[in-house]
Amino acid sequence: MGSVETSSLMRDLLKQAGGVAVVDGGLATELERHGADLNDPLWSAKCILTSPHLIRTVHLDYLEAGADIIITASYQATIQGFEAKGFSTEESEDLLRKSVEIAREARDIYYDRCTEGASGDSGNGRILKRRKILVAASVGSYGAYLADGSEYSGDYGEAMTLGTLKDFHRRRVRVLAEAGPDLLAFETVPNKLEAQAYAELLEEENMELPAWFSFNSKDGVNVVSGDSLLECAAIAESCKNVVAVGINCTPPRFIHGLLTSITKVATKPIIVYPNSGESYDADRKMWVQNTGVSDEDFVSYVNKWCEVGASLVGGCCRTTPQTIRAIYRTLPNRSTTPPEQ
Ligand code: MET
Ligand SMILES: [Zn+2]
Repeated sequence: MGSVETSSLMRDLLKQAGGVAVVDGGLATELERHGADLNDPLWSAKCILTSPHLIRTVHLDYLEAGADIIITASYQATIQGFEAKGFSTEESEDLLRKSVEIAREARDIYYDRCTEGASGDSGNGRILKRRKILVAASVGSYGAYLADGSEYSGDYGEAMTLGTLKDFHRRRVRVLAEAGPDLLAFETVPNKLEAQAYAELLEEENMELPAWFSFNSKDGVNVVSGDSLLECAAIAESCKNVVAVGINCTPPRFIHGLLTSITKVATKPIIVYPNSGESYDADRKMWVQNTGVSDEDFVSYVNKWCEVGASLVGGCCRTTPQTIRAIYRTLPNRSTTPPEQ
């Protein structure tokens, strides 16, 4: 697949969606809401081992809420993390592949449901519209693997190098890519060094799979490490694999300003999937309830984000299928777009 085909993946998706495609919502926090205990260094990756059926259910819930893209449970799944739990390299790689398989299975089941059921918006609010659905293989940052909250500080210490980060991600990215996703989602990228590492890795490995780079911010100006968002977005913009660049896991109130700034350097489609705005207590490893915005408030921002250039919109931590359904419904073109056969 060359770069022409790479960009047509996104172009076709956006065209089908009537201009704005819907990304799914929080996966890990939704697994928790269903009772999964993620208090483990593997976090949501633990469910690949213990409850694949639950991951599949959550993917399906998001598809039925209108998501055009589902993101795999591999955010915190790394070969190093699984090995630390006693798995062999081969077993660890199988677990990575499994995250992609689960999402692909969910998509197949969804397509079956579209064929069996009435198409369109069935009475109970389930959206059963046959449409092109993409599986994005999540690649969480090195900080996410550390599971010490450093994906929200972006501080990997002075000793961290580009080479170390590339080596950390190299085999993982290759295994995920070969498991058959439609694209790679480099999510919650906390600093410039890691963005650079991903871009160089994709280039060095001659990877042909499309990817998106999505950064997070806690001040509404820079990425969480304090690095310039413009410099980070420029790295994404110049990487040939990258088909979308944007922001995730960031409070909704910061998004408008961040998007405006990304448009200064990005010509590629812009993706945004904020968290619920609740604050995270890193010491207690818990989200502080009711500190965020309601689904109604979240959704009231969506069309404004699109006006400033977002063309892929979804949710991150603590958003739910309900948030995604509300996003789908608020997009002017969705209810009228004929389903693609
Ligand atoms: C900390 S951001 C987590 C992103 C990941 N895709 C999830 O929803 O679980
Ligand atoms: Zn998140």
